Amino acid sequence: MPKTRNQNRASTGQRLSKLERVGRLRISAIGFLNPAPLLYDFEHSAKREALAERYDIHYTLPSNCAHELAEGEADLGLIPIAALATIPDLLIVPGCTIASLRRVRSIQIVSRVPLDQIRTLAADTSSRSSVAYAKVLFRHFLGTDPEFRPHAPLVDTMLEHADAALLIGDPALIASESHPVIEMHASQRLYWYDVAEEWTTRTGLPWVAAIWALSAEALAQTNAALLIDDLNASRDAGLAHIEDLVAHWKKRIAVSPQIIRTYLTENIHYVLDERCVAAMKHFFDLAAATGAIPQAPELRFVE
Ligand SMILES: C=C(O[C@@H]1C=C(C(=O)O)C=C[C@H]1O)C(=O)O
Repeated sequence: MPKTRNQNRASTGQRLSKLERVGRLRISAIGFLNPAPLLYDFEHSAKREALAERYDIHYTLPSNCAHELAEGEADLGLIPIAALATIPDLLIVPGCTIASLRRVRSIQIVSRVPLDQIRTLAADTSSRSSVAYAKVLFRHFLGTDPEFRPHAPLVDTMLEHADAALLIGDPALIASESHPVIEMHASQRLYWYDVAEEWTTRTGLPWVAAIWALSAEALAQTNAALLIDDLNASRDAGLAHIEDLVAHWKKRIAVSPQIIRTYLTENIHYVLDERCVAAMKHFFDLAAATGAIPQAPELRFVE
């Protein structure tokens, strides 16, 4: 039986000493549903045991993946692309991404007022990329500048403390299927905006949220070709076994199997192709120009 993520988290929670992990790359991966296909071989396939000899993987929130990579607590991170602007000298592993070509479902601005009237926004503290995309949306495309207030992803309390809430990942996916109950708690009809769709319709470009990245020092301890192959093969295996992932995740997240299936096959795009790289560059230019990130990072890839 493959271990569940929670069991995985518990076992890797007993952190390995430096000596024990020589030769094993410490991976910080996102624990939401959306990266599940990328991580398929690490959790579900016959390759799991072999990969466990090379990688020590654990799951956390996107902001913490970036934090762990920045602090040297992880060697390889599935990190929000916005973190490339603040963590120096990272190399992107080619091939895999968490992106969307139109509607992503799981990045939502839920608002009491129309988008261009938002003055205060409670922003999920687990996000780095979507917070920056939202700032670009307001400052560049709408010409507004709402105050962003960091907040835990609790939509009801977020809407008590601000005009709008920015939710990401599983809480956003669940919220997107629970409009009536959230609107009942808010005592009004709400406005729902899909941040990826707001970006893709305005730019004609993919919306790119996360990539695999590591430092040159970490790369020096590994075999680059094998790393690229392991991550891309895992993505391919995941996309070839979507029904396994639907069966696994339907017990773990309060949305229907059909939504999980559509989310993994239509809403999220997993291939870091040339259009995604062009989209990242455009996002970084706009994000730097609007002060959403300190500066546009140079994009460097593992070769
Ligand atoms: C599609 C998503 O993309 C995520 C959003 C991120 C962010 O806002 O920083 C980072 C990683 C991705 O997992 C999602 O979580 O819903």
